[in-house]
Amino acid sequence: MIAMDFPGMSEVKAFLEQFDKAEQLYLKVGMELFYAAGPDVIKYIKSLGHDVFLDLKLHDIPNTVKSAMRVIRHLDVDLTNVHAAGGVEMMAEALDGLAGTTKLIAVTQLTSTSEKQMHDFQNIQTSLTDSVIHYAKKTQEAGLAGVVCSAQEVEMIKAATSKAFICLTPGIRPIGAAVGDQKRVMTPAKARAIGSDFIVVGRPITQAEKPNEAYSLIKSQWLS
Ligand SMILES: O=c1ccn([C@@H]2O[C@H](COP(=O)(O)O)[C@@H](O)[C@H]2O)c(=O)[nH]1
Repeated sequence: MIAMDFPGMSEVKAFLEQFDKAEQLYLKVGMELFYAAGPDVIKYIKSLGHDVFLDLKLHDIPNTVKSAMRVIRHLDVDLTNVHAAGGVEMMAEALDGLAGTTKLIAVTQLTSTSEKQMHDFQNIQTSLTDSVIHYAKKTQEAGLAGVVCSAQEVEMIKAATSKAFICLTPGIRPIGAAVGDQKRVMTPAKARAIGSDFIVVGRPITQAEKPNEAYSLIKSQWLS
């Protein structure tokens, strides 16, 4: 998946024009783009035949999240998410709001979080891996299809849940790429070998001189 972290529709159009029209993409629309361009950007991307992961990471009281999901279910997205930290009731209500129209997954610990940050800021005094596995099990209990996690945790999550439980992994960096704010990273090839179901790549593609070439290279590393 390509993280479409752009400020508006015109940047999306300019970016997608660089790709072969026949290439079907899986595009992640996050907060920046959705707050700027709204449902129109989803309609546009879907009109080109691409798949959409709407990455809004909802986290609120169960009733509010359910109501938001009732709106999202009409957007024709293929996948969306909440924060597992919102709780099992919130996740179950989110699922209910989607009424089976869209796959739902939950964020465990953001890939920009280190174990030290988790200890100091969230005051969770387990290992980061234990925290991620805890959230993954709670997500499964709530009936969701999988989690957002680092590729570093995929094997342990699948062992604790099931092989079919989706592990979608941002924090992917080809060898030599700038890590930026990501803390728990992995290369595309290693993420595939370890069992990630989807990798999400943003800046290494969107900020590349030739994004379509960067995408093709990462895709070939993922498929190798
Ligand atoms: O734990 C998470 C959850 C979501 N993301 C999102 O993925 C992309 C990653 O972009 P890069 O430029 O490849 O770092 C971005 O949209 C995040 O919001 C994440 O990184 N980690």
